[in-house]
Amino acid sequence: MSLSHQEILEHLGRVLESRKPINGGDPATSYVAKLLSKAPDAILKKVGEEATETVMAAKDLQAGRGEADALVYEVADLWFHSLVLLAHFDLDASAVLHELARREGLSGLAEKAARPAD
Ligand SMILES: N=c1c2ncn([C@@H]3O[C@H](COP(=O)(O)OP(=O)(O)OP(=O)(O)O)[C@@H](O)[C@H]3O)c2ncn1[C@@H]1O[C@H](COP(=O)(O)O)[C@@H](O)[C@H]1O
Repeated sequence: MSLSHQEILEHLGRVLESRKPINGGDPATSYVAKLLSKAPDAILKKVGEEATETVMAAKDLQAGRGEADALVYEVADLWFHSLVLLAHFDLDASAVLHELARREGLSGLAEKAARPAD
């Protein structure tokens, strides 16, 4: 049985929660627990690295040197580490999905034009 996209995010969110030091996550056996034990700096470093690797994969694809799969792989790494960051701050994917839903139909150009002047 395959999981829906929402179920995948919810399941991963529960796993990330279980890896927190307060919930007994063990850095010796869990990559996520290791990151969370050194949060937020270790997580921020990974988010930065994965963002850079995403840019490089996209540029490779644009230049005809890379595969679409490589870009998907890097974006998955970026999303994953962003979810670990959210978990550290007691947030999860649903908060981001709510924000995207709030923006639904609101043009980025219109939103920017409506911002108060500096
Ligand atoms: N989705 C992921 C996931 N995506 C990427 N990664 C890890 O993120 C790391 C990415 O690092 P890089 O690609 O930069 O590789 P690296 O240079 O070897 O990494 P570093 O040594 O620099 O940290 C790798 O260790 C990947 O295995 C993930 N690790 C875990 N998950 C999920 O989190 C769950 C819990 O994981 P554990 O806490 O390890 O049990 C797993 O069951 C998965 O569902």
